[in-house]
Amino acid sequence: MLNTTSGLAFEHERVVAMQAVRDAATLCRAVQRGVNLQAMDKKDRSPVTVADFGSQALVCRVLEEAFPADPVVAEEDSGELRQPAHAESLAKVLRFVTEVQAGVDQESLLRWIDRGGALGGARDRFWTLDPIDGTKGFLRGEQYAIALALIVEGRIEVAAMACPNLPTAPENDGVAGTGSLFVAVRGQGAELYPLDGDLPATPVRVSARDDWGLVRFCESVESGHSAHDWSATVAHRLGITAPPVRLDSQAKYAVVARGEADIYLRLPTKADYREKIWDHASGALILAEAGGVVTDLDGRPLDFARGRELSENRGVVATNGPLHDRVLAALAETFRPA
Ligand SMILES: Nc1ncnc2c1ncn2[C@@H]1O[C@H](COP(=O)(O)OS(=O)(=O)O)[C@@H](OP(=O)(O)O)[C@H]1O
Ligand SMILES: [Mg+2]
Ligand SMILES: [Mg+2]
Ligand SMILES: [Mg+2]
Repeated sequence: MLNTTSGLAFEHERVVAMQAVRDAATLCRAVQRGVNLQAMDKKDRSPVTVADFGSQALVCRVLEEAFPADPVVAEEDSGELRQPAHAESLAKVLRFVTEVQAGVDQESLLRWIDRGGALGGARDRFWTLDPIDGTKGFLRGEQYAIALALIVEGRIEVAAMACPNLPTAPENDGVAGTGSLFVAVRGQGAELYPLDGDLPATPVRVSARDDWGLVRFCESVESGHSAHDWSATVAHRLGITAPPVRLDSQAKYAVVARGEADIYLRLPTKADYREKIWDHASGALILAEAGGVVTDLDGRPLDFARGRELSENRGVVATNGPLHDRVLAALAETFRPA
């Protein structure tokens, strides 16, 4: 996988992944600006929008062109969009995709979306994609991410994550066009590019914070995705006094990776819920390459070789590193899941 020009492993994959999530971010922003946002409900009653479908189509298109043999494990499929009742939504997806990629026809669009139906597992190599992670955040106009990762024999090797509403620096908060693009390759560190323009990257590094009175932790906005009452109990036990920072999507991994927060807790609200690989792969490599540590609640590494879900793990604990073992110990002492 060595690139003969730069000598860096997975260089072509890194560049392609960045282009793919940038295209998708362009579409997501256009949807957010251009339409009265409405969600469709999926079979599990979770929301999906024209931007989720359009983003998945564009990323799968770029991957198909660059790596036609690589399977993709992605969140969405075209089933609902093909229903006559959703013809209007399909037309909208096609319109937004065409704004980024001219000359697309409906059949290609649906085929690209369905390239995401691979099963994953321990096989050689595949990509995993969340076309919009934090759809509820996207609908609220808050944080969301386009999260893409390459997994080879169960190991995450490359990650690219666009966070269109996350400023590259806190002083840009609320300023339009200041989104972030996080990129990591295993063994090469994590970097942050401005999502817009072609400015150079800056290195991403976790905090060294280990004073519990100063520690900040983050968690989901949605209490159905992570148990807020339990995280408050654990935080209290650890001596954390700052209230939790609640933000949507894998942007949580990114804010820990760049030292803005020190802990990300995801505590199961249902005993039988299994995390999806696309909700974690990209963020987990970015944090690990920034010097952080990611495990499940029991201290086990996340196992990305089990298929579409992290079937051998429960919950997620992600930290800057120095805090990790104490957080796991506090969870072991207090957390009694539903
Ligand atoms: N019960 C339950 N437990 C844990 N996680 C769940 C659950 N249900 C859904 N999901 C997944 O949560 C993803 C959204 O991530 P976050 O919770 O971090 O963001 S948010 O606060 O909900 O916006 C969300 O990803 P997207 O669908 O891509 O938005 C879901 O895959
Ligand atoms: Mg979803
Ligand atoms: Mg998701
Ligand atoms: Mg999603």
